[in-house]
Amino acid sequence: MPEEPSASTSSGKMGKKPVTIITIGMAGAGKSTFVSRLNSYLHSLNPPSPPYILNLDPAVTYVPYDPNIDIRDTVNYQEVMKQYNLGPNGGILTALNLFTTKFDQVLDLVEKRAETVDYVILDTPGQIEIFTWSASGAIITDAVASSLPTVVAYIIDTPRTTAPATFMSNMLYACSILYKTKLPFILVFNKTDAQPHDFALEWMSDFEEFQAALATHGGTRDSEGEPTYMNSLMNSMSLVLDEFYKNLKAVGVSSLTGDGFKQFLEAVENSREEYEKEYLPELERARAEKAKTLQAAKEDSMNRLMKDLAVDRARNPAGALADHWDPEEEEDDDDDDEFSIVDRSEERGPDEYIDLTRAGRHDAENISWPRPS
Ligand SMILES: Nc1nc2c(ncn2[C@@H]2O[C@H](COP(=O)(O)OP(=O)(O)OP(=O)(O)O)[C@@H](O)[C@H]2O)c(=O)[nH]1
Repeated sequence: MPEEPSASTSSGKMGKKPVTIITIGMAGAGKSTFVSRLNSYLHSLNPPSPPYILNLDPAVTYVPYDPNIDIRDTVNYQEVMKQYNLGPNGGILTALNLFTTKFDQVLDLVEKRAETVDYVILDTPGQIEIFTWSASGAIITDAVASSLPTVVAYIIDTPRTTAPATFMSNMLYACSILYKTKLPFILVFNKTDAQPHDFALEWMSDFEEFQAALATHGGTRDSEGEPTYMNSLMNSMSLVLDEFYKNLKAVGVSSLTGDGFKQFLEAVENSREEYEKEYLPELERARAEKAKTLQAAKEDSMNRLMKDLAVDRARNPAGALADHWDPEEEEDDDDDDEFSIVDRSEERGPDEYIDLTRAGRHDAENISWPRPS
C-alpha cells in the first residue's frame, strides 16, 4: 500500500532551489515506471508538487508520463541512424550527442521553472552505458549539477539481484558511477513488491553476511573443494565495498504500488544537504581555480599579442595607419536557430493529453545535422 503522502519535503517553491534527480539504471530495472510513479506521488502530495520531467531516451516508443522536455521532439533517432549509417546503440548515442549541443537551451528552460517546481527529474536511456560512459552524459550531468542541487537515483531490479555475484556486479557499477559523478547517490531497490530488499541491506551493513551467502551459493568451490578464484575475489571485494556503502543511502520502493516513495523523498532531501555541504564547495573551488588559470592564460596571450603588434607597427608604419576594426563588418554566423528545444508544458496546458505518437519529429527531415566528431 502506498503511504500517506506528506508535504514535508515539498519546500522548493518556498525559497529553496529545486533538486534534480537523475535516474540511472540497467535496462529493464524500472527507470521509466519509477519516474512515472514518482510523478504521480508528487502530484498526490498536499499541496501537489508537479515535477519538471526530461526524457533523454531518444529510442523509447512509449513513456508512462508526460515529459516537459522530450529528446524525441528535437532529435529523430531513426533519421540519425539512417543519415550516419549507424546501428541502434550508435544512433541513440549520436542522438544524445546532438541533443547535448543544445543543452544550454534546456538549462534555460529548467532555470525558468526553478521558482515554481521542487523537483526536476531526468529519465535516461535504457542502455546505461550510453549515459554513464559518454561525453554527453558527463556534460549533461555536470551542467545540471553546476546549476541545481543534484542527486543520482540508481535504480536496481531487486528480484534480479538476489544472487551474490549479480549483487556485487551491480554494486561495482554503482560504485563506478558514484566516483565518476561525485554526486550524492541513492541506491533505489525497485520492485520490492516482487522481492523485499532486506537481504541487500543486510549484505551492505555486514560483509560477513554477504560472505556467508556467497559460501552457500553453488559454484563457489572447485572440484577439489577449494574456493574458486571468483569466490576469493568476491570475498575481498566485499571488504572493499564496505567503505563505499558508508557513503550511500539505500531505499526500497515499488514503482508498481508506490511503496517507499516517502522514504525516497526523505533521502533526496538529505542528499540536498550533502550536495550543499560537499559538492558545492568543491565545485566552487574548481571553478575559481579554472577562472584563475584562464585569466593567467589570457593575460599571457594578450601580452604576447601586444608585443607582436608593436613590432609589426614599428616595421610597417603605413600599414599601422590603415589599422581599423569595424564591428559592422563582422559576419553573423549564429546558427542557434537551426533546431530548438521544445518545452511541451508551454505548448499545452498541464492537464492536456499529449499524443506521443505525433509528438515531436518537428520538421526532422529539414534538419541538417552536423557530422559527429
Ligand atoms: N513488479 C514490479 N514490476 C516493475 C516495477 N517497476 C517496473 N516494473 C516492470 O519492469 C519492466 C521494466 O520497466 P521499465 O520502467 O520499462 O524499465 P526501464 O528501466 O525504464 O527500461 P528501459 O528504458 O527499457 O531500460 C516493466 O515490465 C515494468 O512493468 C515494480 O516496482 N514492481
